[in-house]
Amino acid sequence: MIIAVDGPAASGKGTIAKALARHFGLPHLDTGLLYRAVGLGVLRAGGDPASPDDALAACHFTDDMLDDTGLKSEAAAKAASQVSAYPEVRAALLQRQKDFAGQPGGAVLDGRDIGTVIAPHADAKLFVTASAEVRAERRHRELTGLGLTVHLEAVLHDIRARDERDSARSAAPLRKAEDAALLDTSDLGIDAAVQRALALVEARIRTAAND
Ligand SMILES: Nc1ncnc2c1ncn2[C@@H]1O[C@H](COP(=O)(O)OP(=O)(O)OP(=O)(O)O)[C@@H](O)[C@H]1O
Ligand SMILES: Nc1ccn([C@@H]2O[C@H](COP(=O)(O)O)[C@@H](O)[C@H]2O)c(=O)n1
Repeated sequence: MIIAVDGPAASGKGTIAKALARHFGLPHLDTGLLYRAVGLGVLRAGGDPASPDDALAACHFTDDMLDDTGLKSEAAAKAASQVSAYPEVRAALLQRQKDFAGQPGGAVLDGRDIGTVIAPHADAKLFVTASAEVRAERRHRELTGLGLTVHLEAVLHDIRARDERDSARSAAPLRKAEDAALLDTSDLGIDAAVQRALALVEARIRTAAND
């Protein structure tokens, strides 16, 4: 079974994807980490995320890069959203994601284009969202909890800028797949959001079984 979970920054899609993976005993891939690894790689090499050549050169990273704590930073997030607009970067990361989705038994993937590009035939698709203000508060709490000094207004500004860049780009923009179930978590705590996601996935699977 393949489950696709998409949505904007800090909407809670990763939390939900992990919980679904645990529930169904499936492997999980946070595809945002791949783009963050490219963005951070560019910054660390002294390159410019606005340069497609610098971005492409950073696409060949090893798996240990995905555990780098620097990936959590807002600098990595911003660079990720810049490099992810280049079709050549998306092409370089495509097969790795498709292979993960296609492994025997299936998988849960979260990102921006899982339901539209990476796994258009996924068994269940969710589009997880929340208001920008709620998402900024959650991300701010997360980053301060990690010991980072960040201002709520700056986090909200970055989230809005990222939403705009991710939605406006021509290569695999952030959008809800037509057959995805919408889940707005603005007024839901983590447990309630996960229960709702589980109910939506189970309903989708039941419907497919009866078709
Ligand atoms: N429903 C919720 N209520 C309150 N906090 C939440 C909820 N869902 C997630 N969180 C918290 O919000 C933060 C962001 O959640 P998460 O990492 O799952 O979002 P994301 O959409 O995967 O983010 P990213 O865009 O970085 O991939 C985390 O600290 C998480 O614990
Ligand atoms: N499938 C994806 C996943 C991510 N991106 C880009 O990476 C940025 C960081 O992603 P997070 O999920 O960690 O927030 C994001 O803003 C996107 O620009 C993507 O393009 N496709």
